[in-house]
Amino acid sequence: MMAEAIIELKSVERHYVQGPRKLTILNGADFSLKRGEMVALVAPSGSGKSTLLHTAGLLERPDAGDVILAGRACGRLSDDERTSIRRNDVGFVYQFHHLLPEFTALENIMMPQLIKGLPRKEAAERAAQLLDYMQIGKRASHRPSELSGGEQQRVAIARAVANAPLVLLADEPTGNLDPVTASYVFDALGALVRQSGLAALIATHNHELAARMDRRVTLADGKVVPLGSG
Ligand SMILES: Nc1ncnc2c1ncn2[C@@H]1O[C@H](COP(=O)(O)OP(=O)(O)OP(=O)(O)O)[C@@H](O)[C@H]1O
Repeated sequence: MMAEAIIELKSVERHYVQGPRKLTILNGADFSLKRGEMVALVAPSGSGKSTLLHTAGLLERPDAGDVILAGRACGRLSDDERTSIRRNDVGFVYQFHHLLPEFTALENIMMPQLIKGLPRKEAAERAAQLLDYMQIGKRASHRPSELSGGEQQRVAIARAVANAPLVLLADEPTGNLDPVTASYVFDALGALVRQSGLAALIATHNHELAARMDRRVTLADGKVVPLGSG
């Protein structure tokens, strides 16, 4: 049985206008992710990875085509509607953690839930659970500056999934870590994706990590195409 796509990009176009020039970054990009699927996006710098992730995550609007999230066409929704869908259904992880420095690990993970309006107690319980799941339960009361790079990224990942999104989009989530730490953080991320039935698109330059995902894609002439096989 074919699993249903959680997110679909259909003939997506993205252009930037720079003075007299029009740069075409995505040019009829088609792509979809199923529940529980982890896909690596491996493409050279400047090829449009961030543009693809931001468009898929409803941070940027496609100039043509559409982004379908859980069956809902989102490309032409208002900014407010897209913000609301993004808050509930999309999690982002970046190369640098962007954790709030004055808050503890636990509080950082609680934040998106509090913004969504969940009661403090519930948010704290979920945050503690996620910290345990990421195997850093003992670091709950540490501030970001009191955590290692790998621990900071684990907190950032936990924060990204705190509101149980449908899709996780990650831009070089282990790019700032040494290879051994990167591998451990990736293991934790993978376990979380499989356990929660999320769908994840992970941009990475790390071929070893890419090889451990379900599929690998790249960008060529503004389209998403499979990268090798196996
Ligand atoms: N707001 C913008 N205005 C004009 N050009 C832009 C804008 N944003 C991105 N670009 C250009 O679009 C191209 C793709 O950018 P993007 O950030 O998506 O690439 P990337 O593959 O993520 O690169 P990297 O791996 O270096 O982050 C680049 O050539 C970039 O210069």
